[in-house]
Amino acid sequence: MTTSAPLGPPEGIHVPLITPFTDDDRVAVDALAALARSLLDAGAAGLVALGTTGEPSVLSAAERRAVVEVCAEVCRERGATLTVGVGSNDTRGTAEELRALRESTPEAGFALVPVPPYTRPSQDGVVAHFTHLSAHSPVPLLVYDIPYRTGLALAPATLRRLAALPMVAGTKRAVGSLDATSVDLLADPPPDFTVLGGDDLYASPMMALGAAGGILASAHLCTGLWAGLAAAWRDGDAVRARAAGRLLTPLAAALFAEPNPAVAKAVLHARGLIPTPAVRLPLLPASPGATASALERLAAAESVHIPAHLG
Ligand SMILES: O=C(O)C1=N[C@H](C(=O)O)C[C@H](O)C1
Repeated sequence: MTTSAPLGPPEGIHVPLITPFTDDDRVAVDALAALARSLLDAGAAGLVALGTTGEPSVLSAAERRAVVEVCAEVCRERGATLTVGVGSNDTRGTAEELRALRESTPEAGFALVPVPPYTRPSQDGVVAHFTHLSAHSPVPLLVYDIPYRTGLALAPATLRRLAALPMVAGTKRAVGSLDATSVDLLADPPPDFTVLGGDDLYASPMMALGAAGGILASAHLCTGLWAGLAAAWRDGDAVRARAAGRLLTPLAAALFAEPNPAVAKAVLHARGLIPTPAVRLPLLPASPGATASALERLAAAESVHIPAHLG
C-alpha cells in the first residue's frame, strides 16, 4: 500500500474552496486555480477540495476530479497542505475512495471524512466505520463531525476512541455551538490528534480553547486576517486575537446568513474574483440583501488595521 509523505498535523487556516461556475454552468477551472493561489498567497495554510462548501454532491465525477487536480497542482506549487473531502455512509465504498485518492492524488495530505451521514449508526457503529477506514486508508483521516448535516452527534468517549485509531489525525468540529464535548476534548486533548474549528462563528473561541486552526469557508475573504487570528491564538496573543475575532465573527455571520456557499460566492463575484455567483440546485443564489450585508461587513473588516504592537 502506498502511503502519503509524512506531514505535520494540520494547523492554521484551511480554506474549503467554493466551486465557481461559468455562465454556461461548467466548472470555471481557471478561476478556481487563480482563487486557490490567491488564498495561499494571502496566508492560508492549506486548501480543502470537495468540502461541503465545494458543493461536491452536485458535481459530476469528472468535475470532482478536475477540482481535485486544480487544488493538488496549486498546493504542490506552493508547498501547502491539501485535504480532500471523501466519504459517505457506505464504509467499504469510502475505503475504496480513499485508496483511489492516494493513487490519483499523491499530494493529498489528509482526507476529510464525515461521520457516516443519514444512516444514524450507533456510537459503536461509528467507531467500527472509522476502524475499518483506518485499517484500509493510505491517507490520514480528519473526522468531520457535523451533526446538523449527518444527523448524528458524537459522544466525548467516541471521539476519544476515534482519536486513538492509527490513521486518524484529527477532527474538524462543526457542531453549531461551543459545546461541552469541545470543552472536554480541548481541556485534555488526545495525543497526536488535531482539533480544527469547523464552524466559522465559533472558530475564534475554539482556537482560544486550543484548537490548532480551522477549516472555514469565510476565510475566502479576509484570509490574511483569519490566518493572523489563528497565529495570535497559537502565540497566546489574546488581545490581538480578540481584535481580529471581533471583525471576523460578524463577517462570518453575514456570510452564513443564507445556506453556504451562496453568500460567499455572491461576494466573491461582486469582488470580481469568480465569473458568476451561481450555485447549483437545491441551493438558491444569495439574496441581494444578504449579499449587501456581507459586502458591508467585509468592507468594515478590511478598513481596520490591527497594529502589530497590540498585545
Ligand atoms: O466546506 C466545509 O468543509 C465547511 N463546511 C461547513 C458547513 O458545512 O457549512 C462550514 C465551514 O465553513 C466549512
